[in-house]
Amino acid sequence: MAPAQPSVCPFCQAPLGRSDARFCPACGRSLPVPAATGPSTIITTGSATLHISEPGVERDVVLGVQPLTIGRAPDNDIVLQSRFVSGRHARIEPNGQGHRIVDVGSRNGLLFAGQRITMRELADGDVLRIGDPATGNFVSLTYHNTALTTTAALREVPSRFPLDPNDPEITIGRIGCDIILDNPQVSRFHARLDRAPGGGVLLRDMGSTNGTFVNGQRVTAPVVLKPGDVIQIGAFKLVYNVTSLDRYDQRGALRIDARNLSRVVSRNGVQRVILHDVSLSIAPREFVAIVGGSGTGKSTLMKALCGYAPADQGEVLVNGDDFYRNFAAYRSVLGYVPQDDILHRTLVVQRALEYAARLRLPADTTDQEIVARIERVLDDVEMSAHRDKSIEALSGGQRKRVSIGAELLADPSLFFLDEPTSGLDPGLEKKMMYTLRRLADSGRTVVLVTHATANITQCDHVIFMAGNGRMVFFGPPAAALNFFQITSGDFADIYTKIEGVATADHPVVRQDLRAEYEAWQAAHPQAASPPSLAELWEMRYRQSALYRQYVAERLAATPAGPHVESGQTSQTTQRISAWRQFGLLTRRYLDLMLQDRRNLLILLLQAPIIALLLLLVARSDALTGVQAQDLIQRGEAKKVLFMLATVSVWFGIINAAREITKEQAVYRRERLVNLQIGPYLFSKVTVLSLLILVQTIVLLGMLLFKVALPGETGILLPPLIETFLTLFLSSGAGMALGLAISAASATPDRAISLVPFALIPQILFAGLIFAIEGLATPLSWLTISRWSMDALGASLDLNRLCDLPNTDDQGSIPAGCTPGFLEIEAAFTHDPLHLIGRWAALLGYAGICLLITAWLLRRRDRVI
Ligand SMILES: Nc1ncnc2c1ncn2[C@@H]1O[C@H](COP(=O)(O)OP(=O)(O)OP(=O)(O)O)[C@@H](O)[C@H]1O
Repeated sequence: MAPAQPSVCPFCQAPLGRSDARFCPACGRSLPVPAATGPSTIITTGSATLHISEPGVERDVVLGVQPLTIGRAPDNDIVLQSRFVSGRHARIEPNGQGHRIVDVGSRNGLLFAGQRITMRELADGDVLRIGDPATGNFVSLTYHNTALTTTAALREVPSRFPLDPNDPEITIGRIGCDIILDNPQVSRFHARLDRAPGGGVLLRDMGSTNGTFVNGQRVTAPVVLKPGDVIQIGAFKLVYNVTSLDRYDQRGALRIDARNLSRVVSRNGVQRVILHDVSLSIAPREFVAIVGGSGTGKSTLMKALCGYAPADQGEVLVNGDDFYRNFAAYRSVLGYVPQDDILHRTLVVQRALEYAARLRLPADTTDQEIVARIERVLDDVEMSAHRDKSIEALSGGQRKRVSIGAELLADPSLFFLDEPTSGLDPGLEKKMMYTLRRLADSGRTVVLVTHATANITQCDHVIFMAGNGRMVFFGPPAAALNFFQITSGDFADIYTKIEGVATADHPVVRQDLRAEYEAWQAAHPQAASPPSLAELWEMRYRQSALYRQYVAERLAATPAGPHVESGQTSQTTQRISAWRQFGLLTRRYLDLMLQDRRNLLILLLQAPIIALLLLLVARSDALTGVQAQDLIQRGEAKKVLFMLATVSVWFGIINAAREITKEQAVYRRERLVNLQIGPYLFSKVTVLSLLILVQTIVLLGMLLFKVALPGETGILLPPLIETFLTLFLSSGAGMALGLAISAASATPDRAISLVPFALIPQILFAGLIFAIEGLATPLSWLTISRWSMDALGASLDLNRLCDLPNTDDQGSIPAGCTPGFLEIEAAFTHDPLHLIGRWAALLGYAGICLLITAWLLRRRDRVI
């Protein structure tokens, strides 16, 4: 007789309601097909064991037909030593050919797939954990029963959607569609299947955020499906079989196979191998640490595995699909936490996650869905209590958790982290590893780079890197101690054994690697230099049973499920409305600026303070000459205009010079997701323009308290408006120059150091301090202040000041003045074309600087 469908979902434990349910109503996953109807559950008799892994102790308990109690009290059948296990914690009881585990009212509960459960029908390979959230310690209970299939195999059973030829259309999406793909990366109405006019089925993408892919290619126009075509939407694959569409849910089921990965870089014409022929295989839901000394290629390997810096040679397969060629299709299931924080520190946690969610999730995600998603990820990273704190008020470990939370918003199935534990104290480091362990258990393949080895026992596998990107070990952490013959039990001792040059009398060669050393000598009789220890360990590992078991045999096994045979590299970036991004980024930037009150205050105080100082020294008739007493009248006017022009340029440059470089970690991460350069740059331009608008109004407004403008000199508009426009455009050009400086600088400090190089030419070539002649003339075209001075002088008609009396009250020429001083200057020609030309030059200057900034930002894409 076929066994009945379990009453709860084996994935999320939600009640199923119907005994014949094919999908879980809560998580939407397809349920295992009962034995009598599906080929995947084969019931035979076999022995069942529970592998118990407590800190420092590993053991197996044979499970028979008697129920067994688990707990800390000594009268339990299975006694666990850890303090966080309750006296009476759980019971494991036989159930047909298998077993079920029941929580009997424990304090810390039983975790399965990262979620607390009260009861579970066990499947072969199930891992349950009893954890202590306070310390990050946990006990693992792994159930093995050869009589049952694995949960992974069960998940390979697709759910089949019949395609009725009379059905005009079938909708696919997150909510309310015929085929529901319940995942945050899927748009509400993502894609549609129609009957093609000449027969067959037509697939259209409905403007989704993360895209629809057929055989690895993004759908940009309707595609007529061929039998066997694989449609990819987020972590789901739908295989078209003419009469049906088979849905494969790959969440929690993504496997990574890497074959012969190598990377060579060249610097100053010298080539250097930084990743050396690395092969490995990571199963779904595994938690893998890449460890090793500094510069041994840990980050290089991780970036090769996650596709952000692909290897030059070799291939990475995700569930059998060529990852590099199908990168665009898999991008949405990828989470990547770099070393630096990827959220702005001045925002509060909730707000920062809201912006991250709006940038990453489909545009049609509702506010309620975003709130629920944030709630969920804060819970996952245990940061719910800190949601209202500013990120800068959090500890290093808490900040890292929030960064992880931001990545979890899109529910990635592949999760990569670069040194998430760096800078954390040992207690926090352990808790972080526990959090990552839970994330892996809850359906993610997690790979992290770490220097810390104290807690790598929490991982399923550890990769040791040594030398120039050589993988010297891949396997369970406990086996590493044995492989490297470490008796102290301290993983850190492995480091000292794998780094250095291997000479015949090296203690490690003498004790551990004699055979490999001799084999190497025999293979390289002419070698001028000895091998590295890393090379010898690599040789030893490749010949070991561990390599066969954890690399060769795994790589030989074909991953289940449909494969995408993509012939072309698909690098299409995600299509997301540029306007929407611009709106979001502008709002966020404005928010950031308003939150950083101290900096905003300094920026806003610049204008009034400089204006006040100017008022102290400027003559009230400097621009009008009404009360002119001497021939240096125009000199006075030029001084005021020079100050206005250079101060405006200064405002623009200084406001912008740090704005890109200070958030480059956030920018880089968002760029890898879907950030577009245009909206990003224009969000900066928009908000900074508001700032310079205020500064220009304050500067000019305060100046007018004392210095009068001539009444009727304007060329096209009143002189006040023309002067304002010129100053605003000058500040705008300065801002664009500042953004270019920011994009070119590696750090905010370097950007500030570059500012004088931009400012001093503005002073030298403005035409006030020095006469602009010879080579200085073309150089002056490269400065903003020169165009600004010209425009101001033209608007205010400085040449008009020549008409003022050339003599003083007594009719004599004042000392130090020559009549030649008052010659007409072509730069101040009072003519509409002249003024418009200068404004166009300022606009053009800003445009060119912004193009350079965009180019510099694009160049940053290559460096990750
Ligand atoms: N794009 C690149 N161009 C040139 N050299 C590079 C590049 N990327 C990495 N390297 C070099 O390759 C080596 C390995 O770098 P990688 O960042 O992978 O090391 P790591 O083990 O992660 O080091 P750490 O622990 O110090 O972060 C280093 O010597 C590094 O300088």
